[in-house]
Amino acid sequence: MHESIPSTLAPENWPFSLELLPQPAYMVGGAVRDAILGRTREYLDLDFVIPSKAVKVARAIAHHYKAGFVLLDAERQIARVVFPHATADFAQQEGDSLEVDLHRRDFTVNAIAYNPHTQEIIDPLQGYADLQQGILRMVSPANLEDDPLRLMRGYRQAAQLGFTIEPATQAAIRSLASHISKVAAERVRVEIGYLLANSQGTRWITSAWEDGLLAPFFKNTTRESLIKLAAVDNAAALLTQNWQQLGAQLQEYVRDSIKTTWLGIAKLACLVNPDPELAEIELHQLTYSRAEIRGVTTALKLLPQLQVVDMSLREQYFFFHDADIVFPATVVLAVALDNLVEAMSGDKPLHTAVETKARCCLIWAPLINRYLNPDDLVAHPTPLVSGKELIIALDIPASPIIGQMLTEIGVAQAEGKVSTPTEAIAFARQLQQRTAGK
Ligand SMILES: Nc1ccn([C@@H]2O[C@H](COP(=O)(O)OP(=O)(O)OP(=O)(O)O)[C@@H](O)[C@H]2O)c(=O)n1
Repeated sequence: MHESIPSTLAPENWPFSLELLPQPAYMVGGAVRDAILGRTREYLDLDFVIPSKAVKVARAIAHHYKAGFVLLDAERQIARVVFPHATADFAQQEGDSLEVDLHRRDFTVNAIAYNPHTQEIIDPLQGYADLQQGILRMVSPANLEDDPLRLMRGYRQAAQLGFTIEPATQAAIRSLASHISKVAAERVRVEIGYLLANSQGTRWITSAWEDGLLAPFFKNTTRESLIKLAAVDNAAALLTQNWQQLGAQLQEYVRDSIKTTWLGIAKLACLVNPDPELAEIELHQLTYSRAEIRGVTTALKLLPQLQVVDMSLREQYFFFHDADIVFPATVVLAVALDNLVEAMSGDKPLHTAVETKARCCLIWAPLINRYLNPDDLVAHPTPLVSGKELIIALDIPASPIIGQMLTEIGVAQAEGKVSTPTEAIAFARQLQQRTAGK
């Protein structure tokens, strides 16, 4: 018996009217699971199972609300209706009954149905009891094998729900691990993305690697990569404690359309080949976007520069120019790896939190403070003159030399040698004379 039906399942909270759903129709999947858990979903995505004509129902609802309609799978009769702030998927029931359909799903907690017409919970696999205990239990090993992405979904959902994986389920996952290589890289990447974004993700990525799920995709991930991953989590916490704004930037998405945060980029950099060129090939094969690949490779390329204690202003100027928006990811990686390199290079223990904090202040604080100060001319130079102005003032033709002069003016400005447009032009003139004299 289930104590009460959570109000979040109520049709009043749906983006469409219950009257448009035929009888019977069932709500299933993550929305039911999360409602029972009292877990709020960032984005409302509802899944319905309908015994027949699921696509027709979806089309009618989309038409009624002038919402978007996407036919996801014509053969299996699955369609999506896209509302401004929610989506609803309608799928034809698999098999002869709802019970058969539920028995074909991945985990018991995802195999609970809710009949909105009768307000009844249908739970043939005792998913409700597993939800109460925080356990992810497979429906069957055969179901995991049917769609091997489910192997990875287990770790991702355990992280997101704060659950444990029931031992027999984990053993089955381990023995079926080789099947993961049949899954399209893109689907695996999405699951890894959720794990990298989750505060419990590192623990579960580690389990997934130990259980053989990562190797076919992340060929360069080793035990050391996972230690680095944990170090990045710690470094992010330390940096956030001292520079809230930097912490907030680490949580920002690389782009609005790409749901990977800068912290995720730093973590991804731990899992791939540390050579930026090889990492690029690897990430490309894993179907990462250009922005994500650029983030990871930039961080890896610039990392050695952040390990130098005394960077000249000139070096800092070029560093900030190259790092640009990848600075937060690069610095969190540098803090994390510095801690590890020291630890791995001798019998020294890991730095204590206090020592790391002290090193942070010495090596990176000046750079972080510059980066966070929008008026800092080293990190955020504001051009004193444009290329066009130089061409006119020096009476020279457009050529790559103009770009070089602008860069040198920027460096001179960072070093405090020039601070007005007139001084900048005079400085450029000197450069011109020096070059002509050679
Ligand atoms: N590979 C998959 C994907 C999905 N499902 C089933 O389809 C439901 C809906 O899938 P999806 O929307 O992808 O995931 P959710 O479980 O809803 O969870 P989340 O929103 O957290 O991804 C799942 O609950 C599960 O019952 C499955 O059995 N196997």
